[in-house]
Amino acid sequence: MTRPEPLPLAYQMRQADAAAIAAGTPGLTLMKRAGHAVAEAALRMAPPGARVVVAAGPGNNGGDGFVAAALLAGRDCRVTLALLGDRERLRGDAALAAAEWQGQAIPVREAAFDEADLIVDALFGTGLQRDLEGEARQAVERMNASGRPVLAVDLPSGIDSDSGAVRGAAVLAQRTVTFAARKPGHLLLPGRRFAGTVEVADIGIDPHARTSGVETFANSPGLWREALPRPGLDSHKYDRGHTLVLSGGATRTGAARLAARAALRIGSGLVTVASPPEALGINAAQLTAVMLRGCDGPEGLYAILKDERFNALLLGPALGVHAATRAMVTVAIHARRSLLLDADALTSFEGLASELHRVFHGAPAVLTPHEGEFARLFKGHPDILDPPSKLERARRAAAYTGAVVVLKGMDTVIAAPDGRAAINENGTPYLATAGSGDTLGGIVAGLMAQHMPAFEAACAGVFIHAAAGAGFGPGLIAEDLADLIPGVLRQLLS
Ligand SMILES: Nc1ncnc2c1ncn2[C@@H]1O[C@H](COP(=O)(O)OP(=O)(O)O)[C@@H](O)[C@H]1O
Ligand SMILES: [K+]
Repeated sequence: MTRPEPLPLAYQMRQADAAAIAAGTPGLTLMKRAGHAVAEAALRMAPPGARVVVAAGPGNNGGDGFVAAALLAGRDCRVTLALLGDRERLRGDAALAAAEWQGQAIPVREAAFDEADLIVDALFGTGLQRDLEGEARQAVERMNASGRPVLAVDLPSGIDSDSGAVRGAAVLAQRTVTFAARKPGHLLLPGRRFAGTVEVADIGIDPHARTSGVETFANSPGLWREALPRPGLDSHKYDRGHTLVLSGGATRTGAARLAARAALRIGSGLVTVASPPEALGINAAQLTAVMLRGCDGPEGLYAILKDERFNALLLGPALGVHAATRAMVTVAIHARRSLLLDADALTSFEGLASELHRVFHGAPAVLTPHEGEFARLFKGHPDILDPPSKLERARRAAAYTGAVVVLKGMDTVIAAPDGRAAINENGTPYLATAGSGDTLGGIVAGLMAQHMPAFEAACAGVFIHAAAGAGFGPGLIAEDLADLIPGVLRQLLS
């Protein structure tokens, strides 16, 4: 069984590093292992004899660079060590590593990056503190302008380890060798794009060995596979849940049907579309296994929910942005069922997020905004909207509302109110197509109907949706997605 993959924040990485040192491995030993992994990766990119320029910074990232430079020189590479800052000012393990480099260290501004077969970027790693400027920034810009292949040490210099943000400028690398574990900045945009292919080297640090802080994970099946619903031999369809999807008016019914079909495909035992009276005809003409009920506004929804068997609700796609949608959301919240709010259900609360403050605590709820919906919903809440990290924004929104927040995009972040968060990475730009989000909502609601906990359902739903889209590729339309679910499920459940 694959285990969840933790993505430590920079301060957690320092804790894990300190724990390894306290347990008896000297810091210099960790640095030598790191430099060794870098040298091995460099030799796979540029064979012995190659001209390698190692750009080393003033901290331990630079220390890794010195170790790699010495090893590469010993493997017949023609190595130039280009240092940012003064050699005499290196401290601690970095100073010890530099002492083992016999050659000279030229100032980084004199490095001939254009003439390198390979550039090793060891300027900054997890210790980056502020935007790059001056000589550091010029070095990064010259590396990028050279067009030569770059191997980044730990992180592309200029990428923030926790957020993936570019701090002023960042190195565009082909490959990155990181240590002990990937970091959020390797998965979040734009960091993911700058890092290229990421390789994790085990240097004897246990990424779990840390003492505090919330957990961040890569959204891989190890995180939720055990919680995926599997029907038992004697399962009744009602054991597998009954999902209710609210439909929009006569000209806005497709979104609900897309979601409903996805809920059925993911295994919800029954799925019903609740339709305004004027849209019953058009919905009836296009539904078969999915059932249909008339539902006239908030009162209609209240009446339907007297039937306790509807255990998961999906509100939002094409419902319309108005007070009636808000009223339906309120009815749904009070009904205490598993609840998924998307699209118009979120936009109807534009600037009114305070009405959703902590309302979901204690009941499973998932909000699935894209960035635009997120900005509208939390208008007037700079504490939630302003952090540059998508991870942090999703976390704060989840803590504020008490719901699991799925902040969508290429690097979808799923955050739970208790602080757990996952970053998705198996998507495809072909998912950026009308109705794709409606399908995602149906998948997650359908998983919750089958009693999967909200955070796991959201993580699994995002992964399955992305795998379905990525498996299809060019030409994907939202109508395809639901029917691609069984293939993905088959693999996950085998
Ligand atoms: N470039 C991309 N790469 C991967 N996934 C993407 C990309 N753009 C959008 N998606 C995914 O496609 C879905 C689109 O949802 P949404 O924006 O709500 O669209 P719609 O409202 O048309 O259904 C989301 O799951 C989102 O994460
Ligand atoms: K680096």
